[in-house]
Amino acid sequence: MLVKDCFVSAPGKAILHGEHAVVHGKVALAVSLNLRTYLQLKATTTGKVCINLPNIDTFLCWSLFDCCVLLLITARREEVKLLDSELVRRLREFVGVTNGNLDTGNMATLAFLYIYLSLFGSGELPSLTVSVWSELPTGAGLGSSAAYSVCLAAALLCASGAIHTPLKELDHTARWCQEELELINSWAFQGEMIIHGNPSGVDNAVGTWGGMLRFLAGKIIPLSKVPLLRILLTNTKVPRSTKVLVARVKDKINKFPSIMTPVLDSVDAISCTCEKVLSEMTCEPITGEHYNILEELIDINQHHLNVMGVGHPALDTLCQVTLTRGLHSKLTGAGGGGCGITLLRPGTVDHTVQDLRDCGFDCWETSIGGPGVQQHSPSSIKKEVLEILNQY
Ligand SMILES: Nc1ncnc2c1ncn2[C@@H]1O[C@H](COP(=O)(O)OP(=O)(O)OP(=O)(O)O)[C@@H](O)[C@H]1O
Ligand SMILES: C[C@@](O)(CCO)CC(=O)[O-]
Ligand SMILES: [Mg+2]
Repeated sequence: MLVKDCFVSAPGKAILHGEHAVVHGKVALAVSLNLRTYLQLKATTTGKVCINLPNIDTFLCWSLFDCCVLLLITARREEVKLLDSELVRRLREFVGVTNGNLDTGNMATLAFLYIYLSLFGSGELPSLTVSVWSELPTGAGLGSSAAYSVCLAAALLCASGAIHTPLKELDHTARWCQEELELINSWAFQGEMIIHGNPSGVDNAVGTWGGMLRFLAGKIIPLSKVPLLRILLTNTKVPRSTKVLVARVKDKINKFPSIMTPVLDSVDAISCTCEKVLSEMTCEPITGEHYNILEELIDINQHHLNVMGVGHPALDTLCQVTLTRGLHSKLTGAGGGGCGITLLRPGTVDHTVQDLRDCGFDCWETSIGGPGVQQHSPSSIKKEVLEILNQY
């Protein structure tokens, strides 16, 4: 079976408010970033399926014959709400994961093989190579796992013929229709389940649709009218795993339900208040008071996240350093290290970036609200990204 080659990309995300609480049915507000993950799928005639994941130093190939053994127990799955636990168990054995402690490469490999085998399960397995390169830091709170899963889902669904390849001749980029985006999103969620354990689905929703979203219990509402916010992203470079942190918060809620439930409710109210203020900022003149409220919400939420047990001394440093310049920060994503966001007021002359770099952090101002998953013509991909992907 020969499949069509394709290039796709999906954005990372920043959560303004609602990380962790969203896993427990509360509102989250999230935005896409201008940092993306790119995937190239190439049809081959080697009788192998290969992945090249240079960001995480993982380069693997399997013969289609070996993969077929796994297929004996796998039927093509149309139902994608739950993971096929038997397939996951077999894949863990196949990949050589014996304990529950999944490392970076194993999780990415399992997510790929799971989607590949599920989508091609009932037919002939195609010989292909998938190469992925991301501008996002891996495992730092900016949705790298979701951007990876969204790219895998889009490219493999296209290759399987389950969705069409939207790019027409002379197009640079193209997107899918709503129904196809929903299918991409649901398969990306499967990838997230493998990588995260218990994802809310907010990260893959942003990777799929882009823009700013309100997310509540699987329901995705795009926010079309949002003010132009300037956000500084800081990577403390402290490694952490979303899966571990999500499990930690769950344990805490189980241990102290009456203490933790009001915290989650308060985060929910913060997201709703933030949404209201953002909406006001689009229909009335923006004042200092709008920014005062947004900053207070950031501070309160950062305290709540510390209460949930997902803070880190490096994130405390980020908050203190920015506060000495009058700016307010909170962690974003799963916390425990990784990245934080700082709200910049318009016209701020920023010495903060140097202060943060002096702490050993990476720091960059980002533009938010970029497009969701896209198919690309090779000429629309940045030269440096194309050079990396073309090595494989
Ligand atoms: N470019 C990539 N190539 C291959 N695998 C990747 C890539 N980016 C992310 N991953 C997979 O995702 C995992 C990191 O996911 P994790 O959810 O812990 O962090 P994150 O998604 O960056 O942060 P958050 O979920 O808090 O936004 C990696 O261990 C790896 O398995
Ligand atoms: C921590 C979390 O809320 C956000 C990770 O970006 C997990 C999730 O929603 O799946
Ligand atoms: Mg993730």
